[in-house]
Amino acid sequence: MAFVHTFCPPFSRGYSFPSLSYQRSSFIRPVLTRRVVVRSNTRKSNAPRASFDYDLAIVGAGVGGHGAALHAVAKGLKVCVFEARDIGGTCVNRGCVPSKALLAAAGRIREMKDADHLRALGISLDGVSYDRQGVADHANGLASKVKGNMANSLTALGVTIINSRATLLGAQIIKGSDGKTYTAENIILAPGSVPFVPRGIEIDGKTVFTSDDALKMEWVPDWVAIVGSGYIGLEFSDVYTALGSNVTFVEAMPNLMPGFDPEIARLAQRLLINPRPIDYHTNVFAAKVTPGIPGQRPVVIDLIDAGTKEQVDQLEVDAAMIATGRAPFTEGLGLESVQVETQRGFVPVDDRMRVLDKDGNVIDHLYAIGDVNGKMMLAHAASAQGISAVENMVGKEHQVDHNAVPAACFTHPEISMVGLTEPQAKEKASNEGFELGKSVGHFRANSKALAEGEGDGIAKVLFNKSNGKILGVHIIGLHAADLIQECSNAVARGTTVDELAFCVHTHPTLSEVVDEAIKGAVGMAAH
Ligand SMILES: Cc1cc2nc3c(=O)[nH]c(=O)nc-3n(C[C@H](O)[C@H](O)[C@H](O)COP(=O)(O)OP(=O)(O)OC[C@H]3O[C@@H](n4cnc5c(N)ncnc54)[C@H](O)[C@@H]3O)c2cc1C
Ligand SMILES: NC(=O)c1ccc[n+]([C@@H]2O[C@H](COP(=O)([O-])OP(=O)(O)OC[C@H]3O[C@@H](n4cnc5c(N)ncnc54)[C@H](O)[C@@H]3O)[C@@H](O)[C@H]2O)c1
Repeated sequence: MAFVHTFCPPFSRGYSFPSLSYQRSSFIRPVLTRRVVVRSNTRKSNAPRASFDYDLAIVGAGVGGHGAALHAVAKGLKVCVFEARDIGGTCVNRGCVPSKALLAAAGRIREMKDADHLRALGISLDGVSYDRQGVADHANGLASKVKGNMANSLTALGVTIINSRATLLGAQIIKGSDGKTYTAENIILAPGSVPFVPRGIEIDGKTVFTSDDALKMEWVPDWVAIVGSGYIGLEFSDVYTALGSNVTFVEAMPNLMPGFDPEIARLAQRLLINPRPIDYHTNVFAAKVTPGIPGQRPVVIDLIDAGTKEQVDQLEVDAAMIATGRAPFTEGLGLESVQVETQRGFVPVDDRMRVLDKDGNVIDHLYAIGDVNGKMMLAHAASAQGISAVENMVGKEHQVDHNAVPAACFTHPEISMVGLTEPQAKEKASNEGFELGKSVGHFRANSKALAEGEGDGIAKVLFNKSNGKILGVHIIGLHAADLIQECSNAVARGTTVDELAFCVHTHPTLSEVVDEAIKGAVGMAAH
């Protein structure tokens, strides 16, 4: 198997990065040439204004830093962004964007290989093949295109991009790896995260790899072990099995997909694991993983029991993908210069994204957003936190309601969620003394889903029976990632199930699955 990777991304215009749709409106704003003076909420009103190079310096041009930069420009700030590697950060270059491109190709291959499904629609195909390099080029080309568009959007708005690694010298001063010193009235740290690789696992980037290398899709192993059945593991199992691999999951917790609502995880097991060439070992750690040589020597994985820590098995596979979470990236950031001590590696912040020092005090003018603060490792959360930090620094107190931030896993079918899981909602109901309501809508009863031949899945709404407020929604089924948005908005606004039930849904659409669940809840709400 050759590890050759030809990279020739097309570059074209068009900007379709979903979590940044808010900022798109900024493109039509005139570029600011004037430096607008704003009052920081931490500045004493009669204190003389010091002179800074920038109103705001942002460390890291990932989705978080980019979102903050565009919002700061809209607020009239003079902004610079330090980026040591690629504009767009993890999401665009090594995360959401290329993985969704792979999933898009994988989804089509899976559907076209499913003869029964096609026959039900009156279609037959002679056979399906794919070109691995073509699929890889689609993912890498898209990443490159979105990266270019993001850089253009920054420069078009007058944001200075400094291609340099930034180190804090204080809360308002940065040293770049270019040897220069920069001052800014406020600084946002948005340095993101990197794959977390447990001790004992040796990464060679070819037979034992993380998502960073898997996304390049340089080969499709016949048998790949995926260590970790969280978001990354699950999405890649969808890609690999569609492309023809056999998958073995290795999961430390007693069940697969432990981060999901348990009922949804059980359904996901029925839809995404059992019918596919996937087996699994749960309650075990991959304690030691030794790389192999394709065609000559297998990758060897020692499994130890999560409880006893005794070795229980040894696997020999063609490849191992390590998807065991991500670690905040704070190397060389200079946190010691502002007396910040990380907590489990994360930069501590308050609800307004202000960095806290080792004694828990707010450090004026210094903010941290995105994966590095560990509040929610999602692209749209990073961007929302960046916008929130800017609001706070211009004197408008703001907090992100993380409970209303939706999440989705882009498997086929998709899984999405917002708010509490059922066990969490039960605990809240018992602590606060209210009765929990639960109502379910079914894809099998939805005309659009049936027309598509995709009747698997449910939408589950958890709500407070005494006031009708929604506590959590969990969906598994076709286009679940899009369907969750209505529920997220409802959680954010405190909309009750009765109010939502009066919202009219287009027929026939998948959104009626959520409507069915909401209407079912109305009869149960006692108010
Ligand atoms: C395979 C995969 C798939 C994913 N899919 C999704 C998805 O579908 N949806 C979703 O919401 N999330 C997804 N995520 C998570 C998402 O990518 C992250 O939550 C998001 O990228 C975090 O953004 P950020 O701005 O905090 O950090 P990052 O995107 O990591 O950006 C940080 C940037 O800072 C730069 N930097 C770091 N230190 C310095 C320094 N000292 N000086 C200068 N620059 C510095 C880095 O080079 C980097 O470019 C996925 C992640 C992975 C790995
Ligand atoms: N669609 C999306 O929004 C999306 C997609 C991919 C990644 N992400 C983000 O990226 C982050 C990282 O994703 P991830 O899937 O790596 O992490 P995760 O935290 O979702 O899952 C990691 C899994 O690995 C298991 N694990 C940890 N150490 C292990 C070991 N030694 N042996 C066996 N199992 C072990 C954990 O029990 C857990 O189930 C997530 O926080 C997620 O928010 C989001």
